[in-house]
Amino acid sequence: MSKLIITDHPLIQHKITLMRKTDTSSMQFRQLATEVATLMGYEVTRTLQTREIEVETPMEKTTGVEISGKKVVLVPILRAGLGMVDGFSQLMPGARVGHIGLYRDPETLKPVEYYCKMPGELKNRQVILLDPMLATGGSLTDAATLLKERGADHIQAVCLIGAPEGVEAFQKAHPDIDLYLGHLDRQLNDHGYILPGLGDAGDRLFGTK
Ligand SMILES: O=P(O)(O)OC[C@H]1O[C@H](OP(=O)(O)OP(=O)(O)O)[C@H](O)[C@@H]1O
Ligand SMILES: O=c1cc[nH]c(=O)[nH]1
Ligand SMILES: [Mg+2]
Repeated sequence: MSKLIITDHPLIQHKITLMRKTDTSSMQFRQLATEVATLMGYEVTRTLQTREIEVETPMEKTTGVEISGKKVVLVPILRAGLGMVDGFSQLMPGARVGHIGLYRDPETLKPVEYYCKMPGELKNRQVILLDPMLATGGSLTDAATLLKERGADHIQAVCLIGAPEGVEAFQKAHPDIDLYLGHLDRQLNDHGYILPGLGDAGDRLFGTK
């Protein structure tokens, strides 16, 4: 069974609370999304493989550690996932970025795919799937399926806020993928929005309605 990791660091809780506020501007919201993503990235990358290397300091030779193993591919789900890319890229500037375009049909709440561009082969890469909101779970679940169809065999999923309904649906569909949340919220409303949530993350990031 996949792990559910709630990254409830005080700074993450504080910044998510600011993101929830109705009077937080798009500019502040974008900045906060980047900061929370960076902090979550610290936890998500904890499992990266390392190896020992010889280094020479001005004082003497010693043994250091460097990241080894799988190359990282960041995959934001458009649009809102874009708000998490800068935070992760700051930690891993060399990571490639693939994009999956999905929007949720407002009537059926089912995700509709409109774009997909991946940086080559996904097999044997560490793929980090990014979307701030996990509501019904349909979008994250379909995106992970699409990545697997394209060869991805090591995936982590990262969302700022999740609803219990979405967590359950995602873990049922992808029991092999660890899921990282900044906060687990209470429930969905009748329109599939997270409560208390923060509204529509894409609209808040980009100033649309
Ligand atoms: O778990 P789900 O029920 O699938 O809902 C979550 C999805 O809804 C939002 O995207 P949205 O459809 O609003 O697209 P946008 O990012 O372009 O605003 C959000 O960013 C997720 O991708
Ligand atoms: O609460 C929600 C649910 C889906 N998508 C969002 O952006 N917010
Ligand atoms: Mg949206």
